[in-house]
Amino acid sequence: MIHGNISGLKAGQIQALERIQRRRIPVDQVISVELARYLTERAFDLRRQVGVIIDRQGEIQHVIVGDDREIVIPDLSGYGLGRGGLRGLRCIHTHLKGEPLSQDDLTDLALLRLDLMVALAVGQDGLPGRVDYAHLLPPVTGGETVEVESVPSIHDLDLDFAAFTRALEGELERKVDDTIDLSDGRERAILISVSLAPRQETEDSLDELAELARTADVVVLDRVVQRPRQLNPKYLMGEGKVKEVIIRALQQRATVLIFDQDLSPVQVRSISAITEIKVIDRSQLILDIFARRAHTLDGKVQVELAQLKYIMPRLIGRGTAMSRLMGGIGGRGPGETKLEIDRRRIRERIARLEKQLANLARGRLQRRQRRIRAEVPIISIVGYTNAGKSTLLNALTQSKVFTEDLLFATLDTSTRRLRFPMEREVIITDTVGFIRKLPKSLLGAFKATLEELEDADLLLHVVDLSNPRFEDHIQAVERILGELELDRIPRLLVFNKTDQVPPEEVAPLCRRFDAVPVSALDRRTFDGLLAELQRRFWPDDD
Ligand SMILES: Nc1nc2c(ncn2[C@@H]2O[C@H](COP(=O)(O)OP(=O)(O)OP(=O)(O)O)[C@@H](O)[C@H]2O)c(=O)[nH]1
Ligand SMILES: [Mg+2]
Repeated sequence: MIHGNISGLKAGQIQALERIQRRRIPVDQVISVELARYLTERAFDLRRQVGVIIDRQGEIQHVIVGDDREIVIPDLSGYGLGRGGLRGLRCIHTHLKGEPLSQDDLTDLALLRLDLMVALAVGQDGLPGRVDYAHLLPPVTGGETVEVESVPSIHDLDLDFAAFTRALEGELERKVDDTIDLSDGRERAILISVSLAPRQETEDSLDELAELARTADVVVLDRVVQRPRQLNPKYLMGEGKVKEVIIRALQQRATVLIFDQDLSPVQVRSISAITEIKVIDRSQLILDIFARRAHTLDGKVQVELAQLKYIMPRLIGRGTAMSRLMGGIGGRGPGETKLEIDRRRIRERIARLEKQLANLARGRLQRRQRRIRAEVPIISIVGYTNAGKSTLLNALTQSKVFTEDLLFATLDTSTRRLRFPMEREVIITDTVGFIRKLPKSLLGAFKATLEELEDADLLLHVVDLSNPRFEDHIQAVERILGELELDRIPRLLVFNKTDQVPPEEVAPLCRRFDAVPVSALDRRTFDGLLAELQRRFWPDDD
């Protein structure tokens, strides 16, 4: 097939182009003198650039016709990248005015990870003139990423191509092996923040994104912070910058770009059109973590619903772009379910899940009514993710709720009884962790689970006091409670992980915030908390 601009060409001219596809280049040559000459003659005849994409076996994979200034290379993502991160394809094209390799040529070389980018100057007579060529270099910090060379004529191009690609590939692979382990099956990410917010805020948010990535079992290779004067509706950052970031990501052999800002469906699609590296945003990462951690049927249904609703508008159509959005991280369904990838099927699945969710909600309602009828006070533990909510619930009730030093260990509320002296008891429930920018779509999906909070007589707001950003966390939780209209319920602030805080700082902080200190790891620290609960619920008991 011939790609590009063939409008206005005569049948004979098209046939002449089609004949290019039957040519074959010896594996040790960049291009044969005959083919070079054939290409420049065609370009001279058409007054348009003509190009070919050749594989390592010397077969012509694509013939491309451009205008007098450029050709547009077709999608090559189907070819995949070899061990050294090269595509195994080279691009050879004509430059009508003998101009040197353009910036776009060099960007294409790096973005597409070609073996070589070659420009053949078209002489006055249509014969090939000077040859400019460029190849990638192993990444060095701050250095050039491509090397450009030039020979006066095609006859001077005595590069042993097979040996050249072997050497280059070996060098690229060695360079990467020093720093990352390619046999490690985990995803490798570049974290990207494009923000107009103050620097510290951006950095904090990126720290949290890195933490989320770790929780999702992703290796973070690098971070990129962009502070543009204005946000680009198509790429979030500028087009040149996004290409630069992708080129660097390719060099570092990243498999996923994770944006700290939520990307619009348009942005996901435009960036995905430049590279086959997967593009996801913070919400998708959180959804991914939720998907791995949902344990109950209720939780699984809600997460899958939220994922499908999030991904649906970002789907491009059938084919590669879709599998790029759906594969691996960001496209992991809860439990064993692989997310379905057909729009119509997604819609059907959403309808089915919503129905299922409604049924589950009825069961939940009955449980709640039974609990309320029992007239036992209900305490709900809320707090930022990783604050130690589940650990505290376990320690208070000596039960075993899944805890882990990862974000979002708990996705489902779990309920336990806590006995006090004098035959008193309360029901105490654990909830999903809150987070600063909890995606809107998720808040909705999790409302059902958080509905139980409405029945609580007291919210235990657990805070990780050892986290330097604990005040932000308190605020974030308060804000979400406000959004859920739960701020009318009495609250008790519990400062946890006090074992990690200098002892002399704990008491002043507790006074300032009117909080009770605990270390969920140490039951001996619970006296103050238990006394406060007793005082609130049964002030008349001794
Ligand atoms: N040093 C210390 N670590 C604690 C304390 N309480 C909890 N942790 C640790 O903090 C981590 C998170 O605890 P979890 O109980 O899973 O936190 P969570 O708030 O339930 O987290 P999510 O359910 O993910 O929102 C675990 O590694 C706990 O062992 C504490 O008092 N001191
Ligand atoms: Mg938990």
